Amino acid sequence: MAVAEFIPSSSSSLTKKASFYSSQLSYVSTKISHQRRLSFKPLSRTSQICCSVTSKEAQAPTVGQTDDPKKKSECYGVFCLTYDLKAEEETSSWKKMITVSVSGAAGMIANHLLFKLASGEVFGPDQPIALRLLGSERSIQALEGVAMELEDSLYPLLREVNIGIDPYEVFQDAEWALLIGAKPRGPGMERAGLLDINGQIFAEQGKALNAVASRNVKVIVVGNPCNTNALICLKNAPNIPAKNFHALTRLDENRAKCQLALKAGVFYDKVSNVTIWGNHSTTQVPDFLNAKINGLPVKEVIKDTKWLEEEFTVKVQKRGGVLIQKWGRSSAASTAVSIVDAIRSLVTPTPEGDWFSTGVYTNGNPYGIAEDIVFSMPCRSKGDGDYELVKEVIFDDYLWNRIKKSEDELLAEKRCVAHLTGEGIAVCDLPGDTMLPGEM
Ligand SMILES: NC(=O)C1=CN([C@@H]2O[C@H](COP(=O)(O)OP(=O)(O)OC[C@H]3O[C@@H](n4cnc5c(N)ncnc54)[C@H](OP(=O)(O)O)[C@@H]3O)[C@@H](O)[C@H]2O)C=CC1
Ligand SMILES: O=C([O-])CC(=O)C(=O)O
Repeated sequence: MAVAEFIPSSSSSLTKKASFYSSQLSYVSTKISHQRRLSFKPLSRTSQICCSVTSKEAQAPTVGQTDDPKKKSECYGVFCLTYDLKAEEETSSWKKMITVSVSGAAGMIANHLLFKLASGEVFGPDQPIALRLLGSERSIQALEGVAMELEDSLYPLLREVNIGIDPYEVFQDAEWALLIGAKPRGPGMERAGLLDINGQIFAEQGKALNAVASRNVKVIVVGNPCNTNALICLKNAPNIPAKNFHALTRLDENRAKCQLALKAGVFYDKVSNVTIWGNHSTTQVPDFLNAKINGLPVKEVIKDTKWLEEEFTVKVQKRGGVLIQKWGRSSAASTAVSIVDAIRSLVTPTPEGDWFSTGVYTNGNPYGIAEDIVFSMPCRSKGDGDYELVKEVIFDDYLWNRIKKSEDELLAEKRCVAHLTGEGIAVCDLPGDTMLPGEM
């Protein structure tokens, strides 16, 4: 694997784009050499926000024409124009642009998510954003369609869109990497097979992030099996703090809140302190012991313990599968909403007394969960992109036994991908009764 030489991202990423995109208006890419060092001539940070070095304001983008179609990801269409943000009164107070890379960008979830990112509802109304979209040879046409829809949406905060199929290009300077693309499990495919195929994708993407992303990039892995994919990704990115990698379990938390609200007959904003423990699979543990409704322990509001232990737990674990039966495809809109929730939970302070769930690296956890896996646990954030694990949670036998079952599953998944985490020869002894939420 070729590895790019890392150039610290302290200088403005805007300045870097100047030479990077000098052959503008082409957009198709495949693998290129990652060994070249890009040199960037500093520009005034206030002078250009977009990606072309030569200003082509009046020139229509020539989509599909490129000197070298196998070259690199490029700015797309209207996003190749240059702007002077400081000259526009309404934008002069905006923050420095952030770069968000999204894989699986032509897929269903991304089709909801990208428009939320571009609208400002995720990072705020004064946060300009650059979107870098990763597709594949399979999806490059579709990705172009997505970029066209982004153009036509006229989002003021969306200042740059790039599309490409090389993660070493698309993850360049990423401050957020939302890793959605993964092969869905097909009929007759073993779970071990899925772990291997998708694991390869996340090993490659981990290496790419390690080489070219911001050193403090926050990574949210959505593609399944997301916990183990996140573990593979972080193991392949040793120069990025392991703490920065998340596996998305926020959809499960939202599903659990909805079911508790329904049973208690309250609106779902009255449900708080819900933890999903463990794997994003049918071994996940929606925690009703620590959860609250109107500030009271759930068990004081819902006295039906049999419902909580049996129906509620299974409902949340299998919600994804029931939805697939009805809708014919896996949750996409609600998953996108939960990705927004997951990001917002990291960039805004957690409400006093509450917490949120996210799958994170277990090293140093205060609960006694096995180290060196990615496990969903309760977290709080000051809103700086970082988080701390919540200490004031209680366990009973029911909760702890289920947590252990999910832990066993993740340890088995980890053994199954040892060849992708640099830990030797893979041994696959996955428990037969565990599945993704979408499997029935
Ligand atoms: N964690 C969670 O809560 C949830 C996770 N998910 C997971 O998110 C992922 C994406 O879901 P969704 O957007 O609906 O799926 P889609 O099928 O709509 O898109 C998935 C994308 O994955 C990419 N992909 C990467 N490798 C392959 C491959 N080998 N074969 C086929 N496609 C591949 C494809 O893009 P390209 O060709 O550009 O690479 C495709 O566009 C899935 O893994 C799903 O299980 C879904 C719901 C909830
Ligand atoms: O299993 C799937 O692909 C879908 C999924 O993760 C969910 O709905 O939670």
